[in-house]
Amino acid sequence: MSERAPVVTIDGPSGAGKGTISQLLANKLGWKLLDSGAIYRVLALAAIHHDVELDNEEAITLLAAHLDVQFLAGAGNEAIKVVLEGEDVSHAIRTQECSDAASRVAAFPRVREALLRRQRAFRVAPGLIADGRDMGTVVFPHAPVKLFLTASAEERAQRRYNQLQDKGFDVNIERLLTEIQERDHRDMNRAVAPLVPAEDALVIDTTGLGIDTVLELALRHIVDKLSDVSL
Ligand SMILES: Nc1ncnc2c1ncn2[C@@H]1O[C@H](COP(=O)(O)OP(=O)(O)O)[C@@H](O)[C@H]1O
Ligand SMILES: Nc1ccn([C@@H]2O[C@H](COP(=O)(O)OP(=O)(O)O)[C@@H](O)[C@H]2O)c(=O)n1
Repeated sequence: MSERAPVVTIDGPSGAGKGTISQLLANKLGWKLLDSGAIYRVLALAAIHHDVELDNEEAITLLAAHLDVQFLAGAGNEAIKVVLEGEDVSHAIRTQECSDAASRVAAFPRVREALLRRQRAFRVAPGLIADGRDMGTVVFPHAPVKLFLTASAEERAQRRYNQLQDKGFDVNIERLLTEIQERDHRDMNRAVAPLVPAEDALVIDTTGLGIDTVLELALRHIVDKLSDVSL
């Protein structure tokens, strides 16, 4: 049953709007949500907490295999709570340090392999919205609907700046832009599961598009592809 649950994959670079659109789609369709980036972020945080060197692939892979993380659904539209070893780390995983560390540990092939099953287990009826970098290419290559969101690096940095400021983080726009560009470069050029649109993905450049417009385009594509989804 769960093997047949439909998956909509949403990949793309940082700040493209994946998380926002994924959450809205999951709410609208009543489907489960996988924030795969949060798994890499939690892994990076666990490494920092346990003093594991971020360049030690073997130790990070071991940590990945035993990662004690829970994603607790909030009530109604409340955000999902991320719990690492019993501690609520929803806020802590969003720092710039953690974003950078996440993309470093995510470059290790064995780490990615160790996290595959955990991600695929999110596929349950009535359906899954999977947000990440390799959802449509590696984790769910047979997903019936694939989207790839992107936007100019400048616009993505500005969005992230506004978002982090709203959350009370002390941020610098130039540093943010540099970090986003470095992370894009690392994510796009790694040997395994690089950030690239799946061949059968609909690519949406969201530069200058509002969230409502992107949501509308995404929904239209889903309805076109899945005959049993109507809105
Ligand atoms: N199309 C858009 N136009 C303007 N702001 C957007 C758009 N999409 C997302 N945002 C905002 O940009 C920030 C980053 O979006 P997010 O969904 O977290 O991106 P991603 O998951 O791709 O990194 C959020 O504050 C979100 O509200
Ligand atoms: N499926 C995924 C998701 C994230 N990641 C890595 O995890 C990092 C953080 O992902 P994220 O989706 O939380 O990042 P943002 O788009 O929110 O900035 C990315 O820069 C990637 O290096 C990945 O390699 N594969």
